Amino acid sequence: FAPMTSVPALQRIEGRIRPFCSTTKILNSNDDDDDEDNSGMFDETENMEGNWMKKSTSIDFMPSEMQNSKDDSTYMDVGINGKTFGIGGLSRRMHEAMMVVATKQFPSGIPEELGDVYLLYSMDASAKEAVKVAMDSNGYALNLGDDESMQDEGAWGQIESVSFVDSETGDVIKGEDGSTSYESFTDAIAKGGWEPGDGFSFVVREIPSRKKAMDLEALLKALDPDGTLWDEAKDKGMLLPGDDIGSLKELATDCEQRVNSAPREANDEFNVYRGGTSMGYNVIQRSSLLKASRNPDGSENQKTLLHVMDSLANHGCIIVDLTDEDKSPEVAETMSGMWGATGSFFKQIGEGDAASTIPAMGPAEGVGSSHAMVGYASFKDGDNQFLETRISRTDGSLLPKETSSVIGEEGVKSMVDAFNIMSEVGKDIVRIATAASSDEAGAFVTVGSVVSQDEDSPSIAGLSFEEATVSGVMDEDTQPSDDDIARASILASEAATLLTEEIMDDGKPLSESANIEHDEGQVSMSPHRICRYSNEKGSKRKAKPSEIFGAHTDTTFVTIVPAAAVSGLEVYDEDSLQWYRPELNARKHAKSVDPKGEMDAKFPWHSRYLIVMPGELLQITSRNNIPAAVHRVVAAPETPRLSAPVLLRARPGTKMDVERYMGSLDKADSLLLETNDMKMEDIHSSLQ
Ligand SMILES: O=C(O)CCC(=O)C(=O)O
Ligand SMILES: [Fe+2]
Repeated sequence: FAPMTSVPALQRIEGRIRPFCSTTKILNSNDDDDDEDNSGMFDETENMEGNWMKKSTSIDFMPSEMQNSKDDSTYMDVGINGKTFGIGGLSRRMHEAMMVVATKQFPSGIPEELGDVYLLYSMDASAKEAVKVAMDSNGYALNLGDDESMQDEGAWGQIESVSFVDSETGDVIKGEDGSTSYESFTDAIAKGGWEPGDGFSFVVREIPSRKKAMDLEALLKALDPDGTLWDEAKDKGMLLPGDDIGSLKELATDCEQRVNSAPREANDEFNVYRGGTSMGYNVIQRSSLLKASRNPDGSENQKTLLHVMDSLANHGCIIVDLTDEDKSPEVAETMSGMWGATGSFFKQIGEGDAASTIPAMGPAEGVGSSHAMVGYASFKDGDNQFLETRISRTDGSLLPKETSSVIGEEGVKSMVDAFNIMSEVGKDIVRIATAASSDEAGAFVTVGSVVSQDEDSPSIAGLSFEEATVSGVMDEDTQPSDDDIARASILASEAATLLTEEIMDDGKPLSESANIEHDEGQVSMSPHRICRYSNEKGSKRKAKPSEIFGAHTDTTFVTIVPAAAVSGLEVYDEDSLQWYRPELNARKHAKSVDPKGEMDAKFPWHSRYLIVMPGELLQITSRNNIPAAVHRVVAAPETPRLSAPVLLRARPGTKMDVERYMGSLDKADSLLLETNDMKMEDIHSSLQ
């Protein structure tokens, strides 16, 4: 997936630029309306004082090979002010250079009739240079193609409105014939008496142009030529384009910057971004995430891997259909039971019966860690209500134990079952994403790892790998074979599986067979949180949807949010740089698979879907391929939303062991190296 991973990196860099230079439209040139996108440092209106640039309106000579082109070719009109561009000085230097060459060519004197031609060349060439610079700083380039004649003077655009200016003041000066404006460079020379060194302004139309691939560093340089903004940003400890996220501290900064640069305003569900057409916005089937769906050799399935990576790296989440398009509805029935329990809980809270039964949010009994909280809490005058639950590792029961007196034993069972369903999905996704990233980094590649058993093998037949190395048949520089690479993919998946089993906390005791240090305590670090979000208090907010749980990233491997009946979870789409509501895509998918709502009798449509968002720990194990999702909850007045996220965190007392879970230290980035051998709870704490 190499091309894909370079995209989010670029997008994320753009996100990081925003906080300190948000004034220019040019940085938003990802906006879909391309026609509007020719502004930037230049004005769009034509006048002779400023510089301007816009798309040409009347093109009737477009070469046929360009007419159907799907690239970014276009035609531009540009106005250049001779004062800002120092055109006078440039034309003098150009003329002098031409004279040096001409003198060599005509030792006995330059023919008189060529004099004006050299003048025209130097005027035209300096104008062309100025236009190149102007276009370049607006993200465009001259598009003269391979046709040499297009390079000729006068052929790269239609010159008009040439006037002489004082290079110091920019004031228009009359030519020798008293005119203030000429139709062409030829006229300016012949009638106006232009000479090299004289400043001039001009308009040139219909310049063949093409949009350059965005080079953010070049843009930044254009916007911040002396580097003041850059230095200021550095002083503030900001991450800048080109900076690696090389430490836990920088990871925290990266997340904070991305959180801060996402807009605070909210749209209703009709106006919010609906996602694009790329694979990563599609719902994935539960079964394709299972280890059983890997390739026969045990490497990850390429199609699943691309889907997972596109979703997580570029769009902030992946939407999972638990039923495989209704082929296995039982799981959705369990989820439906959990939704029933959640509804029942908040109904009783609302009626005032339950609040006194359930302990207030506090550290779970018998656990030292202040991270392991359980209990009920209410914020914002009750607009935000939470019950934090956790699984007891000793007996698999749900904490706080008083929950059963509100939702009953059945209700509790459905919550525990739902937790298990969700955490298994979360583990599969972490396996795939981590394996894909290790594999891409080549972290398990060992040259010569697979020695052919084939008697006929010509190169190293009869030698073991060690013998081959010792005898110099192979050396370090040898390229890995296809077999070496295939083996690495299998190992990457195996190691990532181990990671999900050992250092992710699924609420169960660590397997006996895991031969690692651990001190996991009696309570799961991964909470199952049931929530009610409303927008009823605070009369000012009433008119429209607004943030009720502000933008943040989670210190988790993944956060799993079961799609709710009422939409409201928003993830910040790193690709389009807009808020995006995955619950709407889940709803659309449900409509397409079950248009008549025939399954509704068994379970509500939304209990089929999970939304899985990457957290900060996955950003680490994916080697920064996957940024932790910036997300928030938006609530509309009068439509409370119930929610039941699971936050999958790390098992206490276990250690990050890069070689065990992610392969060679030689291939590890500096963030991975920093975390290597750290206790998972220390990594967690340092990200708070
Ligand atoms: O409830 C939700 O939809 C999301 C909650 C969330 O982001 C969190 O609890 O960290
Ligand atoms: Fe969250």
